[in-house]
This record gives sequence, structure tokens and C-alpha cells, in this order.
Amino acid sequence: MIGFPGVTPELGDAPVLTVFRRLAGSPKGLTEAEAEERLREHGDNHLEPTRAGAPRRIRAAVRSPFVALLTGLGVVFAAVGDVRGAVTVAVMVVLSVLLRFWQHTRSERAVGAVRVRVTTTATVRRRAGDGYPATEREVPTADLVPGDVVLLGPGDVVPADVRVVAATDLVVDQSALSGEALPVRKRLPSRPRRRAKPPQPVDTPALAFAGTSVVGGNATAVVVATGAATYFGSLAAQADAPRAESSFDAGVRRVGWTLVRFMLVMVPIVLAVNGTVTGNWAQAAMFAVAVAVGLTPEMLPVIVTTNLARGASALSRRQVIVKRLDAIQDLAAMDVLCVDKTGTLTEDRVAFAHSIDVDGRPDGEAAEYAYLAVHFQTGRPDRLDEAIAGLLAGDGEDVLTDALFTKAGEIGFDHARRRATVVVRRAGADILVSKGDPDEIVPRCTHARRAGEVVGLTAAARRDVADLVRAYAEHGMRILAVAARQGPVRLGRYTEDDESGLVLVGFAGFVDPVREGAAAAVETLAAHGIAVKILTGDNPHVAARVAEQVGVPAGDVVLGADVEAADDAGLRALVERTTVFAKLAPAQKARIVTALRANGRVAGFVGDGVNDVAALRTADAGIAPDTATDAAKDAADLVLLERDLGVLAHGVAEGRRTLGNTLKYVNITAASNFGNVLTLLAASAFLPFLPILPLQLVVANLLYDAAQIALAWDRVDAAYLHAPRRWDARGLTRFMLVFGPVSSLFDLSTFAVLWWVFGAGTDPLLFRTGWFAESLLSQLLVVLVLRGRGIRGSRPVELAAAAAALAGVLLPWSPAAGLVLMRPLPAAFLLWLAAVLASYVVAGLLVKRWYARRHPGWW
Ligand SMILES: Nc1ncnc2c1ncn2[C@@H]1O[C@H](COP(=O)(O)OP(=O)(O)OP(=O)(O)O)[C@@H](O)[C@H]1O
Ligand SMILES: [Mg+2]
Repeated sequence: MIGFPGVTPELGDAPVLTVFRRLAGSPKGLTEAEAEERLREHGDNHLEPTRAGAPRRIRAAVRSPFVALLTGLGVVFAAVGDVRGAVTVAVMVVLSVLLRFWQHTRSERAVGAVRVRVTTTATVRRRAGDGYPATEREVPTADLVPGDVVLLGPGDVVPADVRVVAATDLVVDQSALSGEALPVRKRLPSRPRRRAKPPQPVDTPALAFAGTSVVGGNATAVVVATGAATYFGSLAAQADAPRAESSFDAGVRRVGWTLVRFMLVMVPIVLAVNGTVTGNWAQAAMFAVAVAVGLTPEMLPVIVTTNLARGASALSRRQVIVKRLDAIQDLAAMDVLCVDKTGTLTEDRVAFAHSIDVDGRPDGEAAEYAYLAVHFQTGRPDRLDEAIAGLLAGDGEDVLTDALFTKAGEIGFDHARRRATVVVRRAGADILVSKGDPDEIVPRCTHARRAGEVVGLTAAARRDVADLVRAYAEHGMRILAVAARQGPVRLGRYTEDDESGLVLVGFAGFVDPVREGAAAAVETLAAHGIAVKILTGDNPHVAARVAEQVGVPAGDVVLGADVEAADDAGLRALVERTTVFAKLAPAQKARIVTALRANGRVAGFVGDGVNDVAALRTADAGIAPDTATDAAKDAADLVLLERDLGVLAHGVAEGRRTLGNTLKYVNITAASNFGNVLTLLAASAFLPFLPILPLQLVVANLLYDAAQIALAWDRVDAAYLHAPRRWDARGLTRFMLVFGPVSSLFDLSTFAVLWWVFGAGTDPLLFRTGWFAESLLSQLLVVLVLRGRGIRGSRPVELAAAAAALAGVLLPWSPAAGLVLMRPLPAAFLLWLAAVLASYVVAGLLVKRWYARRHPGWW
């Protein structure tokens, strides 16, 4: 076994050869055999554990207010010397923790199975064996081992902790690690230095870390640490990375607080009424605790995760992969979707159309210069570069370029510069070639090539050129300006200052056809209540044309410069009335998303480039196609396996189904629990004993909740899927205040029957058993009544409810009856019970009809 040093700042300062020696590697890469052996030794390079460890899952299962409440109840039992009560509560606690643990594990497994469908790869240099030449190939990131030589380019996620051994303009976004918003430059150490204080590893220029992403430039690097041994891995083990509160988190928090507020109001009232009436304050305290237990939808976390896990599986069948589980509900709530243009609305591949001179006449020169630049650039070719390369490749042009030219410099492309420059050297002269957005290139030109001659670029000529570009753009054609300049051989570096005094050669035009299904997808999204906005780095005319073709009303196109100039308040107004934004720099895309969210919108963002990463992170739901750069996929919450917005519309519907089923549980359970508490309150005012024991309340709740897990598989009304849906604390309060009292009314009529017909006023055992049965059955029934517009749930829901009902009704006859202090019920009572339940269903249906009229859209 070779001892690997891990990431230390010293390693960042060491000479390259020392680095390779220490890692037992070679600049030519490891052999496949070595890599295989090391993979066995170090394990897969997974940054995040695929699944939380058992201790962590147990902790998650234990940590719940419900368990705390129950434990409190157990302590009260123990304190008043009720051993049987204390033991039973302990059993309940264990049962509910087990249920949560089991359900959580199952969900995680389901989600894990979905997530493996998204893989990231790294470019690695390896050899087939000793003496074989080095070859570069893509391997799954998980297969990397210490000592591997990897190549990094823009859009890559740094796959492991690496030491850079060669770099050109490498710029890395480390925000995932250090929170530092600005990308940092990484380079080789200038010379070994002595430092007073060792720097943080993240600040070491020659080290790059797993989980960060390459914004620009290129590098060759050697892997130092993989998997859990990486810096990111150590952070992931400590805590979950903090993330801004999503619309889902906020919704759950508000709903949680609504329930807590109900509890804070009800519990003291119950305590006061019961204590005053009975004079037995110990019993009143226990009763109050029972009320608190009764009001908590204790299985909420379980039901939510079950729903989400089922949603994730359903979405994966629809080719949408969920990386962050909660994102499903953000998808359901999303009401505005921002999309990048290329690849989302238009085809993934742009085609080279033609090369023209400054007067718009067909002329190959612009394409030839552009080809030269693409041929020599180090940066990974993007779509436009590929179209240019594809144009002349195969004509033996490569041989020609390599024989005639050598490379002398490069100022790489970046999304804010919107241009790229390459310098080539030939026969004692340096030729600088720039290509990019005409608005960036033309102002840097002083001359133009016209009919083989270099002429001055007059103001009139500039206007003509602008008209030419606009005419192309208005047809939806993308245009790159190509300019060049020749000068004497230079020994020093070329910088941005050299991109001036250029001679405009001409333009290369590309067609970027709109995807076939794009217009239909935009329409489907609109039908689902989602507005589409286009956020592109491209020219405003191209953007407007594409918008028109896909059916997004363009209106006034707003430019990146306008976004930059607006203050936060101004921007918030601007983003509401604008649908197409053009010439955006990456940070501006993110700012627009932030402004939309500040307006209370739930914003999704679809993008595939490094320039979309910031916006993907900012959005409530960040969405990337599977063909996106690794950095974009890494930042996204959802990955589309099929590059089609139509898939997303299905995904949204699935998300709403998931949310709908979750909210059914929350609303209905909270309402009927509230009803129970009202009943308890009324009862405590006139009953000489407790109408139900806290313990029995807990048993009823557990039976009910176990059945409701099946809700995850319930149908949702089609109408429910047509509008954005979110957690709605005010709606919940309203719903509770209406349906709680309705259920309470039938509880009280059961009391009347028990009291007057069966003389249970002197038989607390019968009274409690009777109400236990009524309360459980009515709660199970009302779920079916209120779950949607119809009254029948899907098969699993009905079966689960029937099973829970049977268990509850038979409980008094079972050996466990003594444990929960119940006795068999008279057959006549069961008939009465059936009548009460039947009238409850009818009343429920009537009130539902009235409620649906008053609050359309609730179901
Ligand atoms: N390879 C390249 N060389 C030079 N300039 C380029 C290159 N690729 C793009 N550009 C210029 O940069 C501009 C912005 O491109 P960028 O990729 O940042 O936009 P985007 O928001 O991703 O666009 P889209 O919405 O089309 O995906 C392009 O309109 C073009 O003018
Ligand atoms: Mg793009």
C-alpha cells in the first residue's frame, strides 16, 4: 500500500516531479492495472455517501416533536406511578420510531436507485500497460483513483482533490466549498515559498478541490484524494451543505407553525377547563398532553418522504431525475420558468450556414479565419466552434494549418467577454484572430476587408454592418463577427489590450433551428399555469425571433446592461413585465431569478452551460438536461434525461400529484385532529371522567397514520394539476375551522348515544372503547370523503383504510384489550355507530360541496 499524503498546502508548493513521485504516478498516467488495483484499495470516488449511515437515519427517526411529546407523556405516566401507561407509551415510541426508520430507509433506497441514472464523467489519461502510449478517455467520476492524471476544462466539475501540474488561465468557482462568491484563479506555484502560517488548503493556488467547478481555462492535474478522503467529503460528513430556504421548506415551516399555534391555544384551554371542572390537576395535565399529541400530525415527515420518494420514482419513469427530493414540491409550486435558449428551445446542434464579407456577400474568408482560431484554441469547443470545425474538417485542412502555423497566444472565451482570441504565428509574423458577438468585435475594429483590400471602417460602414447583423438576427440566425490583425512576432504574452485595432474580416452565420416540440411544450406549460421567460446571452433579435417561434410573447427585450443598471426594486418591476432577456452575463441570469423570487414567484430555471450555474443554484427548481456540462448538472435539482421541455410539463404534473397527496394528509388530518380536540374540550366540561385515555388517542392516531401512508399512491383530480400548488397555511386554518367542528358534532352525537342508550355514564371503559371506535372509523372515512372531488380513493388507499378500521374495531376483543383498557362493544352499539358514520359521510359531502363553491380550486 502506498501512503498518500491527502491535500496539504505543502503538496501545492512541491515541484511537479515530487508530486508524481509522492503519488506513485507518472505524467503519462497510470496503467489500467494500477488504476484497478487502487480502486479496490481506495474505493469508489463518491463525494457524497449514496445513503446516510444507519446511526444518522436512526437519529433522524428519533428527532421529532411527536416522539418528544410521547416521551413527555411517558414521563408523566411514570411520575404518577402508572407503570402500565409508561410501558405502553414506550412501546408506542419504539413502534413509531421503527416505522419512521423503515419508511425513511425505503425512501432513500428508492431515491438512490433514481439518482444513479445521472452520471458524471472525467477525462483521464491512462495507459493500457507499461510501454503503451498514454491515451485520454472519459471514465465515470466514481472510477478515479489517487495518482490519476485528469484534464480539466470549462464546465467540468473538479472530480476529486487534485494538484494542478499544468494550467492555462484556469479559473475555478469554489463557492460550493468556501462560500466565496468570486471565482479564483488556479496556477502552478511560482516558486517554493516559506510561509509564516500555513494557508487554508482552499487558498492554495495549485490545488483544486472536488465539488468545485471550472469556469474557464484548462488544466492537467493529478488526483490526490478521492471520495470521502476529499475536502468536500470531509465537509459532507460534518454537515449538510447549507442551502437557501426553498419555497417548499418555507411552506412546511409555515404550516408547521400554524399547527403549533393551534396547539398553543387549545392546550391551555383544555388544561384550564378540565382542571377547574374536575379539580384533579394531575389528570388535567395528562389530558392536556394528550390533546397536544392528538393535534400533531405525527406521521407528517414519514408521509412527506414517502410521497416524495414515490414521486421521484414516478418522475424517473418520465425521464426526469430528482437530485434534491424536496425539489418535486418546488416543481409543483413553480409558476415561472426561465429558460436558456440554445438546446432548450432550439436544437442541441447548431449548423454552420454561411460565411459572408462585410457587405454581406458570400465569401469564405471569415470561416477560414474562424476555423484557424478553433483549430488552435485550447478551450473545449462549444456548439458554435463545433459547427465551424465541422465545416472544413476532412478537407485535409488540419494538416495544412499544422504545417503552416504554430500557436503564439490565446485569450480564451468567456461568457462575460462574449468573444475569443487566438494568435497564430507564420513566416515571421503573428496573426491575431478574434471571433465573437458582433457588438463586442466591431467596436474593436478600425478597418475592414473589402474585396481583398483593407479599408478604413467609416461611421457609415459601421451602420451598414449593424444593419446587416440585425437583418440576419431577425431571421433567427446567429452571427459571429470575425476579425484579425497581423503584427511582428512577439515574445511576451498577449492580453485583452491586444484585441483592438482589428480588421473586420466578415461574419459566420449559424442556423439554430427551434426544436420541433418547443412551441407545444410552452403551450402545455402555460396550460399548467407556468409562464415561460427566455434568459439568453445571445443577441436580442435572435432571442425575439426564437420567442416568437415558440409562442412566448417577446414584448420589449431587456438587455444585460439594463439589468445591470436597475436597482433591486427597479429590477423586481422589470422582471414582471419582461419575457425575453438578451445579452445576459451569467451573474445577471441569477439576479433575474432572485428578483422573481423576491416578488413571491416560485421560479424554475433550465440551463446547460457554465454560464447558467449561478442561476441554477438560485432558482427554486434548477433544471439541467442530461447533456449539460457537469457543472450545470451538479448545480441542478432536477436532470432531464430527455432534452425536451414537454418532459418537464409531465414532471410538473407529477410534482403536483405528489404535493396534492401530501397536502391531503396534512389538511384532513389536521382538521379531524382539531375536531377531536374540540370534542375533548366539550366533554371535559360535563363528563365526570376522561372520554378517552391519552394512550388510546395515541393508538388511534398510529392506526390512522399507518393507513395514510397509502395516500402516496392515491389518484389526484385532473383539475388539481392545472395550477401551481403550494403549501398554504391560511387555507389550512380555514379548512380546519370548517371541518373540525363538523367531525366534532358527530363525536358528540356518539357521546349522546353512549350516555343515554347504553348508560355508559357509569361505565368509563365502555364509553372510551365506544368513542375510540367512532373516532378512528370516522377519521378513516373522512379521508375518503375529502380526498378530492370524488369520494373513492385508489385501491391501496381503500384497502389500507379498511385494514386499519378492522384492526381498530377488533382491538377490544383482542388479548391486547386489557393493555389499552378497552372492553368488547355491544352489537347494538355497532349498529348505532354505523348510523352515525353514515350521517357523518352525508354531512361531510354536503359541507364539501358548499366549501368547494366558496373556495374554488381547493380540490
Ligand atoms: N465559441 C465562441 N466564440 C466566440 N464567441 C462566442 C462563442 N460562443 C458564443 N459566443 C458569443 O457569446 C455570446 C453569448 O453566448 P453564451 O453561450 O454566453 O449565451 P447563452 O446564454 O448560453 O446563450 P443561449 O441562450 O443561446 O444558450 C453568443 O451570443 C456569441 O456571440
Ligand atoms: Mg447556453
